[in-house]
Amino acid sequence: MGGEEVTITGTTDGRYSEILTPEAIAFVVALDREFGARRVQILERRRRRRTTRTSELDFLPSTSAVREDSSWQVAPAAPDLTDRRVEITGPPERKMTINALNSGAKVWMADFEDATSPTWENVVLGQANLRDALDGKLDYTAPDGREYKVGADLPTIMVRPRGWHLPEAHLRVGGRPVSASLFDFGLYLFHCAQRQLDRGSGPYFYLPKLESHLEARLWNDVFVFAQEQLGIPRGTIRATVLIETITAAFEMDEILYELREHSAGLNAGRWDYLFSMIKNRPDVVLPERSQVTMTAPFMRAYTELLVRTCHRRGAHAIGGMAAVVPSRDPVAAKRALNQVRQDKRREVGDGFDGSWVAHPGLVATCREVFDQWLGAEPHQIVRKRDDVRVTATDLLDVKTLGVQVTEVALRNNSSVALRYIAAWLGGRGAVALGGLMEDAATAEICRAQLWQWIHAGTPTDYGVPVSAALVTRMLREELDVLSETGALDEDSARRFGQARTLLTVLLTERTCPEFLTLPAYLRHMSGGSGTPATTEQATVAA
Ligand SMILES: CC(=O)SCCNC(=O)CCNC(=O)[C@H](O)C(C)(C)COP(=O)(O)OP(=O)(O)OC[C@H]1O[C@@H](n2cnc3c(N)ncnc32)[C@H](O)[C@@H]1OP(=O)(O)O
Ligand SMILES: O=CC(=O)O
Ligand SMILES: [Mg+2]
Repeated sequence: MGGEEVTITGTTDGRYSEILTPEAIAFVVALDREFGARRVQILERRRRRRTTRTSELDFLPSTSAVREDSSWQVAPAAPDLTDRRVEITGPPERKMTINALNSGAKVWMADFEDATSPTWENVVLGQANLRDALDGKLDYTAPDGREYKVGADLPTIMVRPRGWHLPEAHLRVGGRPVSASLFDFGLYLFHCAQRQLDRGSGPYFYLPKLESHLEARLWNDVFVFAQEQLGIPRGTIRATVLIETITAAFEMDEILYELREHSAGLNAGRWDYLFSMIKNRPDVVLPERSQVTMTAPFMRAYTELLVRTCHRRGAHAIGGMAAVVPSRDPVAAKRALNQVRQDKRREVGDGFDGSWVAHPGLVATCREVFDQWLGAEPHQIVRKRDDVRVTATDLLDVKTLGVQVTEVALRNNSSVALRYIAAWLGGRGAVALGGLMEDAATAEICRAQLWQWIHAGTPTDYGVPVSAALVTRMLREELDVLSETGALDEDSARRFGQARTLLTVLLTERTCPEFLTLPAYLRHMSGGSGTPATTEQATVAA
């Protein structure tokens, strides 16, 4: 086992060599050797669990003792994770890293997940940017000559590695790709843990797309092992888990418990949560995404439970992303700011201790709202929200929403899914489309809704049910418009073609495919690890 050949199939020269040192690679490989098999078991367990009817989900009887025991708490927050009222997120692309660090937010989450297209360049040079930032060496000159430099006060940095489902195909052990989660986590920890400690901070993480407390246990074991290997005191690593799958919503206490010595609370990852609800509820058809707001009963139940659970355990509850981005048009910009203000007011009123923004232009609005409510207090964990009572039925109460699929909604979902996948294939993991921030989570919603409407034959407002043929026609029309207006050069035309093919496969499978990013990665980014015919095969290949 230990002697299996380690191969790197991506570029290793120049800046890449600063990150892909023999010692750093050995560390990632050690993590993968220690935990790779457990990751595979986790993925297998996810597959088995998908056969359970989601409408019958409940809190786990086997862990009731953890939920009922009111005596345990998570570790006290690290000093620079105590006040988290505004957190900005974004990919660790060089210019955006500088802009995020200068944004005035308390925390920057450097995102290798929803906001990053995992090209080899993005995942390795993203690590180089993080390291440069800590070394005070991060600067950038834009093609138009604008100069970028990081200011004096850095926000606290948290890093979101990719989820357990994704492989990193450019690093292989015995021919098998390593876990992308361990790759991103391992490289950051190896290069930046000591640098962060030296500046009085620490290695902090956001953990995405967990589906159960056993996945949190795996992360905790990874942390313990990694700290030992690097000679860092146990408990130095801190991690906020995103509650963004329906199964994890039933295990919030258990997730905090597993990670309690490393926990930095929970975050309401609302977009993936909605995606999870759509993909796991073939029995219920949801209306277009703009109508499923945070005040929908099942979304409200989930955020209320999240705040209550966190505060009961002494942990921070962090709010989600209002996906609007400010526009250059003053009227639209004002509307976007108002939407964000309303959203953040609801969150702070409900007890959240901080929240996310996707754009530097939204930092001030979020801060104002939290400043008004919190004043000089760094958080509101003292508000225990004992008034909240959330049952399994509340979490699953999706049926109260009426269904109305308009042609506009159908075209919008088709367009966003197509354009997002094409951008992702071109190396951009987040884009602004029609005034909204679109990333992997929001694009997953669009394509999962299309799948759901096709498979349910949902009626439209113009008389015909949604069908694969109808969506295929819309995708073709969308492409025709792009070509006729001269919007596509040769490269982007190729990517749009690939995006359309992939989307068509995703929409016509019998069960709703788990992720779009996995087959997209294996088909187009993994550098020759094969082209799975179906997304189910892609999941197995990972
Ligand atoms: C569901 C979830 O998981 S949410 C979390 C994951 N998603 C994200 O993090 C998305 C983050 N946001 C973004 O990537 C961007 O805001 C986008 C792609 C949506 C829009 O970016 P742009 O098209 O560049 O927007 P815009 O032109 O308004 O940007 C203005 C400036 O702000 C910068 N900027 C915009 N968003 C960010 C950000 N999140 N972090 C740092 N800088 C940013 C741009 O780089 C640009 O800089 P410049 O003026 O120096 O050139
Ligand atoms: O990661 C955040 C989400 O909303 O999804
Ligand atoms: Mg997410």
